Amino acid sequence: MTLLIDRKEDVQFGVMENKSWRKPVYETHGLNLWYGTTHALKNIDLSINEKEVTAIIGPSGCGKSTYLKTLNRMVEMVPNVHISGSLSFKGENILDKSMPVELLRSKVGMVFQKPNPFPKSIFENVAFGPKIHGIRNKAMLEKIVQESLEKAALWDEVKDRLHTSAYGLSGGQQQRLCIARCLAVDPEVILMDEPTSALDPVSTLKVEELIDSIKNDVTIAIVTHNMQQAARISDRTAFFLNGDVIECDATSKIFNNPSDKLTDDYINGRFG
Ligand SMILES: Nc1ncnc2c1ncn2[C@@H]1O[C@H](COP(=O)(O)OP(=O)(O)OP(=O)(O)O)[C@@H](O)[C@H]1O
Repeated sequence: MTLLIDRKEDVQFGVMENKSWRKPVYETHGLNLWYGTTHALKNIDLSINEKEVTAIIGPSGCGKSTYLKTLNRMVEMVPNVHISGSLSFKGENILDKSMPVELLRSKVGMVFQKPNPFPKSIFENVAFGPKIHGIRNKAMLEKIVQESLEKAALWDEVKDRLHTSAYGLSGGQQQRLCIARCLAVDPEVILMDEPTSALDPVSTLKVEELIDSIKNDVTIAIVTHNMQQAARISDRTAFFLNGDVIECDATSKIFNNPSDKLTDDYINGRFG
């Protein structure tokens, strides 16, 4: 953990591998989380930087999803969760219960492993968030829906069936619809929890291309079990093990020359 803190200072102040890091959107210091007596996150220090893709990797049960769900406070929905430490979003401590969780979630979208469109039409899925935010003008909603579907590279496939059920789409199309639904409310961050693990290789590629096309506009944190995916799409990678962050660095460094032997062993398939 000392190693991480030392290197984290490098991240905040300087340049690694000739790349200047962007400013942190999330800053996590000494974050601990327990589910009852299970200590799932152990003294985590980690930043998620603006308009970068941060991949979170590690073996099953190491706390990846828990960390992601802490970033939008979804983890609080689990009974008997206890959290300590600090976690700030754009400088504000989001663990402070006086911070309205709805405000946070309006800025932070989430995409899950299994696509979860609403039982509504394609159009209504994407228009749902903007309507909640008070947009009622039909032309405005149509514009937002089209732009969001275009950004999600789905428009051409669905423009002639916008008012049919989202359940009629393939799994890969449903996942891109869920990303379009996030984009429709202009989020600052999208959290993705293994978004392609239920998809075939072609759909996976489309979602990866989509991530690449939006990453200049939105900060992305993505949990993935797929090492190649992390290497392909992320700027930085954090390696979690047993609730701890072993190492977080430029993705090229993590995959070519990691500082910690545990990282090396994991990415080379020697455990996990
Ligand atoms: N709702 C819960 N109640 C109790 N314990 C939980 C709960 N969710 C997760 N845990 C425990 O917390 C630890 C971290 O789980 P988490 O789901 O964050 O790991 P993960 O790295 O995302 O795993 P996977 O890759 O298998 O999804 C595990 O020991 C898990 O059993």
